[in-house]
Amino acid sequence: MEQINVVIAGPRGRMGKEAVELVQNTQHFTLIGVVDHKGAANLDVPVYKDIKECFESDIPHVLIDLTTPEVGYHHTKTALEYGVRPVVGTTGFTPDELIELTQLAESKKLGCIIAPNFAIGAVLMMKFSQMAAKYFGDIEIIELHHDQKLDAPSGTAVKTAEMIKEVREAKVQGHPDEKETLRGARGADIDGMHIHSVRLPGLIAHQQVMFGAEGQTLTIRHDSYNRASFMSGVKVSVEIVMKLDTLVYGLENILE
Ligand SMILES: NC(=O)C1=CN([C@@H]2O[C@H](COP(=O)(O)OP(=O)(O)OC[C@H]3O[C@@H](n4cnc5c(N)ncnc54)[C@H](OP(=O)(O)O)[C@@H]3O)[C@@H](O)[C@H]2O)C=CC1
Ligand SMILES: O=C(O)C1=N[C@H](C(=O)O)C[C@H](O)C1
Repeated sequence: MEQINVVIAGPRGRMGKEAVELVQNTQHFTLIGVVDHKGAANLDVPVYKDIKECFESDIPHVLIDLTTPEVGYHHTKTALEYGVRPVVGTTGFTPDELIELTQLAESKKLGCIIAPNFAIGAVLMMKFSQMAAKYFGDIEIIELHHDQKLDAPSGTAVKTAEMIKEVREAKVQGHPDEKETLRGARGADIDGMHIHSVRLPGLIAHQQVMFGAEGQTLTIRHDSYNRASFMSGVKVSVEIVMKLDTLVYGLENILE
């Protein structure tokens, strides 16, 4: 199996720590450095404070980014400019940023994977929700996360709504005269679907998609109870990104 050299951005974070462990424990992956803006990572590899400083010194095959929305976008763009394939778990990119990165990957003929959720169960939850949406047009997405999460709604919730939008006829849900007497009571709105974000200590990452029709409801739910649940998706993404020459947004597009 080919050896894949990896740099991880955000190695002290909740996800970054798991990713460091994954890369260090995978025989055909080699961790050649980390990007930590505070230079505080305590690891046996070079610690770079800046992504360009890293790429000027050593060019990995793959950058794994698990940082924050603005930083993740900057890192992904810089990686592509340096000929490095990004595997991005960071959520909160804008639609314009995704379009720009897609075009950049295309022009550089480089693989790039941006996955709002690396957990296989979450990918299935999104796919099953897309299937159900053909039959149930009234949908509420409830995502529940730990209270340190920066972006709301979650990347998974946005992706779920986008996948549902591909198959569901646009419709405004609820009563046509419905009014919020308290702002935000009905959550965010994507194409008439509502998204509700719950943040509580004790939670990790959870989502339920509720469908309603005359006399019945259907609920599809996924729960991540730890961050190891995301790592098999990170591993397969690092392997697959080496074979791609375009940007793929969402693991459902590469899993068979
Ligand atoms: N795709 C998926 O399956 C999953 C995606 N996520 C996403 O991954 C991202 C990270 O989540 P999580 O690990 O929980 O968050 P954390 O806050 O625990 O980790 C983010 C890390 O990035 C670091 N960081 C910030 N700026 C920089 C920078 N310029 N260079 C290098 N490192 C930087 C932070 O350091 P400091 O705090 O010192 O500033 C922190 O250690 C989020 O966007 C989250 O939504 C999370 C789980 C699963
Ligand atoms: O911040 C998190 O924790 C998570 N973020 C991702 C998202 O925004 O969907 C994936 C997962 O839900 C955990």
